[in-house]
Amino acid sequence: MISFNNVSVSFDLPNGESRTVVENVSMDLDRSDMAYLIGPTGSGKSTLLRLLYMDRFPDEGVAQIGDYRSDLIDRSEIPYLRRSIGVVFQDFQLLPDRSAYDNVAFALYATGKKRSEVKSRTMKALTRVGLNHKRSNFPHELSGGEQQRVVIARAIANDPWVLLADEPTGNLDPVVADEIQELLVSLHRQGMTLMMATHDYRLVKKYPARTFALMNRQLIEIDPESL
Ligand SMILES: Nc1ncnc2c1ncn2[C@@H]1O[C@H](COP(=O)(O)OP(=O)(O)OP(=O)(O)O)[C@@H](O)[C@H]1O
Repeated sequence: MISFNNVSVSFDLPNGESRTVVENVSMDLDRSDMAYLIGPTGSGKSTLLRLLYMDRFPDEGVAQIGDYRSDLIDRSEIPYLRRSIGVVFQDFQLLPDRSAYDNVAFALYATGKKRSEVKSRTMKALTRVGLNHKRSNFPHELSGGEQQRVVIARAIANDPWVLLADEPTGNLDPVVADEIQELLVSLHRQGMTLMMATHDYRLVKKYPARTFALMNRQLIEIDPESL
């Protein structure tokens, strides 16, 4: 379960004023949902995702992901929260001097897993994204779509119940974007809750799901067919 309950977020500007990005927004996602977050550049899509992995806290209201609530969480719990969810960003953020395998394994070692478990989870995650055969390749030897598959493998290696994705297809051409979207949809069908920020209305129409639009500081659920 994911929810925003009357959430407002403002940022302080260098001139001493503050800018409200979202104001009193609310939404609820069920465990079985897939949802898009759409809106113009600067409307606050990344900010809402950041509230969910608690990289930032609401000024008003409550953000909740699973059992973790922004108003009740202790700072020491945040690493556990982040281990329970998967996160994918637009810029690939792969370690350039590590193979695809090591990029995924590295994230698992960081959570304190044993070598044998790291190996089995890494192989499973790379297989799920269709990239096990390229596990020894370095990022520069992989296409943009393949690099994004490694990022997704890294995000799902810990078997999270939910995947948060911020413009996961943003740097990819339409054919490759479709392939990545099909992978995300298949992960959702296999049981993962999916919440994804995107600019790409073409993808939203082609792979329809619950759609929330951010505009003028408000969040409303819309019919993806209306885009
Ligand atoms: N740490 C920060 N300090 C000040 N302003 C910020 C900060 N983070 C975000 N903002 C501002 O908040 C607004 C919303 O940013 P956000 O990145 O959430 O938008 P977005 O919808 O994800 O945009 P894009 O589609 O371009 O990624 C923007 O005007 C941005 O400049």
